[in-house]
Amino acid sequence: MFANTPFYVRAQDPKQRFDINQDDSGQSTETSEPFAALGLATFSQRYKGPTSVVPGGALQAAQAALTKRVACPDGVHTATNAACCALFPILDDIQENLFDGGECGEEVHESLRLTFHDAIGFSPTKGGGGADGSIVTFSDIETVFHANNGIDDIVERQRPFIEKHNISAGDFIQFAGAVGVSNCAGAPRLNFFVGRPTAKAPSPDLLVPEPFDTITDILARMGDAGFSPAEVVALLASHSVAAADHVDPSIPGTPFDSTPSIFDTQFFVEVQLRGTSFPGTGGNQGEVQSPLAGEIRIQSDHLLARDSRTNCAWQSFANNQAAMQSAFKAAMLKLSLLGQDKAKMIDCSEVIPAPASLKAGAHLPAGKTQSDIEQACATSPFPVLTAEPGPATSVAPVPPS
Ligand code: HEM
Ligand SMILES: [Ca+2]
Ligand SMILES: [Ca+2]
Ligand SMILES: [Mn+2]
Repeated sequence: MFANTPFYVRAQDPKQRFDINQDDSGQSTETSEPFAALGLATFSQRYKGPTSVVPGGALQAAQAALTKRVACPDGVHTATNAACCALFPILDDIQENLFDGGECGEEVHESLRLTFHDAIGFSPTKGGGGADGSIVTFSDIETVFHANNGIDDIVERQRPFIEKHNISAGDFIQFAGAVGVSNCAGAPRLNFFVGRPTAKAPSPDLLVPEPFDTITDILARMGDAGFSPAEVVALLASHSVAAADHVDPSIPGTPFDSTPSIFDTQFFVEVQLRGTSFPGTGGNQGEVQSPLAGEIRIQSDHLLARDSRTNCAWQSFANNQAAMQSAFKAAMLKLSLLGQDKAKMIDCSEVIPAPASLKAGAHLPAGKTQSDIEQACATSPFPVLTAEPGPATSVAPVPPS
């Protein structure tokens, strides 16, 4: 009905000040985002109150003045700040040529991991510039750190895009992570701020946590960078779209949960299941037994799900997609700004696409029962889940790029 006709959908409740704007290319954007800030899905899906639909032409000038939007030089997009316009061609380029046309596959997983490995190189006492792109700029130094094993692949995949577009390495890494995650159904729409200067120095070694570190060490390291134990657990929602190539090098691409291309809560469920076997050789540093054929579990995830400092936060996400989304979104924003001065940056979150949402909640993998859950949180029971029907779940590897 409204295709290719500019229009706005506006909440009638004056306290709900947001609009959906469809421009004449048929592209919809939402301005202001009280719901997105809560990690909920889009306005149109969440807002239940009355709305008015207003044709674009008449209101466009008033709307532009109200939201201070500028027209981008491409003649297609508008933005709250002209600095965001430059991101649209980068978005199109990486969706097509880095993420295989918008998949949630290997390059997205690696790009998300890279946001962490660049940003966590930050310590108030030991130095490091945080989310500054140092892992690309000083790749000869940082990619040889033990904890960065395998990160050189995505660093070199991203480098030509950074060189081609006028964007700093620090901005590109966080932008690619946020765009990449938007390809994973169930993900929150992450924020993106632009304006990270080029890194001045490499990160010191030993700031990136290892899967064989103790929980005390991991929480201390993450705490040094500014994260609470609950925020550490929230960040680990990333392992719902993840696979390991190097923990057991005989089986590259082995996922951490049964749904590595979906940003669901299965990771928090499946890590709580009793481990029964190794997917490959076993005996690898930082690996413990997993509950499913073809699935890998790292020791740090296993222990975080069971440690009294983190197990209730872990369990709280097991069947609560909205809570996981909102906590992950907030923690990722913090991660993406480590070492940076937010006041000097520009909020271009509107450029990040809205991920598809999920209908179904969490389940037990086929072949498992509630008694396979190793309940750890002392103050509340694990959510009751039903098992998928069919033969015992076996997880397929994530294909290489
Ligand atoms: C306690 C902290 C963490 C530890 C010990 C840890 C450890 C690991 C390990 C060992 C791997 C497998 C790498 C490989 O063999 O290819 C991995 C993969 C991954 N990690 Fe983490 N991680 C942590 C936190 C995070 C955080 C905070 C994020 C993002 C915000 C993240 C995102 C990822 C992703 C997306 C992958 C999958 C990469 C791929 O599939 O290629 N991790 N992590
Ligand atoms: Ca860095
Ligand atoms: Ca998943
Ligand atoms: Mn990988």
